[in-house]
Amino acid sequence: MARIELNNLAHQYAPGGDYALQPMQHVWEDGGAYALLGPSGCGKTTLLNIISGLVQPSEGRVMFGDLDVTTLAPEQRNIGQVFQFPVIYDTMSVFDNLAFPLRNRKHGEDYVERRVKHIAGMLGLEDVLKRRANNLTADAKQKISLGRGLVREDVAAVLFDEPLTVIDPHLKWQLRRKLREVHEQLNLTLVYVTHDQTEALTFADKVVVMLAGQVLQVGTPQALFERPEHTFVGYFIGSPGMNFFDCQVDGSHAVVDGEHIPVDPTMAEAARNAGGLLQLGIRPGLIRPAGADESALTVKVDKVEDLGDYELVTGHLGQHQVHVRLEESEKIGSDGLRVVFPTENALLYADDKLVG
Ligand SMILES: Nc1ncnc2c1ncn2[C@@H]1O[C@H](COP(=O)(O)OP(=O)(O)OP(=O)(O)O)[C@@H](O)[C@H]1O
Repeated sequence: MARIELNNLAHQYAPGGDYALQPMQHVWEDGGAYALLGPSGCGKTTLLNIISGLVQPSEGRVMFGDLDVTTLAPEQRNIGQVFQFPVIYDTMSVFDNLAFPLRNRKHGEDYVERRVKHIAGMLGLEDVLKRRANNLTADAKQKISLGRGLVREDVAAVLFDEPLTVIDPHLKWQLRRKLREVHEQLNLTLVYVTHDQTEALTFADKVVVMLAGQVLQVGTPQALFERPEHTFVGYFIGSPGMNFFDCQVDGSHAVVDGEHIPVDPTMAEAARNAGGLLQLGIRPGLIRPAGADESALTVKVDKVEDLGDYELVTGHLGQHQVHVRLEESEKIGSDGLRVVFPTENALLYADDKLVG
């Protein structure tokens, strides 16, 4: 295993063309479980293929520990890789498929047997080890692919490119949990590419959020939720995403459509200094109903959806659409819903970047 460092990395597929990856500096710590999350076309696969050696970056270096691997071929890099669709040998047994990467590295048969059984046990493949792979379901075949990616102990990292795409929805959840357990047991560096926030947030210790070839934020699921450093992170993570309101800042208040909303004074000062397009951001679940005697904002309610544990209110605050998560909808009065934006939950953004 190794710490993987991307030094001033950038990539253009054609010289002079658009950057598929904007210049970046990034470290994948040894033994970390990372998710690479972003919408289609943001550069996730390009970044993964640069780490594995399938693509050579047009700029910058890739370091595995102290070793510069930028120009090394994939087979010289010690990487396990699992793709969207199963990559297995149909005519071989499940055992031989799992053993293949180990026999390739000339490991003795005692070790191969022990290791294959260990991995098969973790993935629930022990009962089919003797079966030919071609007779198995798509789910089982993808489990074999996962096993082949995880079977070697000496890899620098294992890279997963949307590995659960072909998996039946009810099994997806189970396999995500399984991969987390595998990570805890094997202590490998794992990088998991997905455009699905639930997959990213349940799998990873740290999530790397990308947009248009740029890394916008690297953080724990909690940090991405509580302090999105970019409006896109706030909008992309959470269901629904964060509310954003164009605003001005007056003293220690954000002014939204003439309403004065108290914000953290240090943040207000930073926003005034930053200038540009200012926005106030707050999560739907962090807005709270106002007490009877409290000064409040009034949300005009358009729709209330019962989502089991909570109710989701969609409404308007002045010109702006707003979502509020409510425990009890009886708080909605005839004029609308009276709410407070707690100061500690109201964040300010200047030109899409968190200030302060
Ligand atoms: N071989 C290629 N040649 C030219 N451009 C490419 C090539 N592969 C990807 N691109 C472009 O690079 C950008 C990033 O693509 P990439 O596949 O890395 O994104 P992604 O986030 O993995 O998307 P998806 O989730 O759809 O797989 C896109 O604009 C894409 O069109």
